[in-house]
Amino acid sequence: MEAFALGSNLKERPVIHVTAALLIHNGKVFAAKRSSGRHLAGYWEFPGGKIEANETASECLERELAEELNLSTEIGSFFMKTTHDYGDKKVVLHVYQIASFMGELQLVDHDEYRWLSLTDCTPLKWAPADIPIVNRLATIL
Ligand SMILES: Nc1nc2c([nH]c(=O)n2[C@@H]2O[C@H](COP(=O)(O)OP(=O)(O)OP(=O)(O)O)[C@@H](O)[C@H]2O)c(=O)[nH]1
Repeated sequence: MEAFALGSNLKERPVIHVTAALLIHNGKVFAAKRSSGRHLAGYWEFPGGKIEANETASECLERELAEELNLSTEIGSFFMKTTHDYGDKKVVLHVYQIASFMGELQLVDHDEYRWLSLTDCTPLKWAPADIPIVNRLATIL
């Protein structure tokens, strides 16, 4: 038992750097529900994705929002960084506000999306890494 505990403490877990976007329109923030078959299926999150090699966080977000939502965006200011240990991997979320966006929104990777007021955020089942972000939304909504 002790040996197992020691072994699992020593196990290396990948650290994944991921971007997440705060798209705000008319005082509401955009969130989407992760589709089935993916990590955290059914949980709500902010759109974004893994930062690829030789890509900045802003470049990643611009690419992901075009791929996932069909939107052209201008990335705004850095909002916060959060880290969550999911057990099999650690996710570091780099969160940015979106300065402007255009295009006809289309869902590619998600099951559902909503524009949320602060009170709409409370009952949703958020990806655990996103909870500190939701808790700080009052500073910008
Ligand atoms: N995009 C995004 N990912 C998040 C958030 N919160 C959070 O824990 N994650 C986790 O970050 C990881 C990477 O996200 P992702 O799956 O969207 O990235 P991706 O599209 O580049 O990769 P994929 O093609 O392998 O799915 C997943 O394990 C996801 O569950 C969030 O707010 N937005």
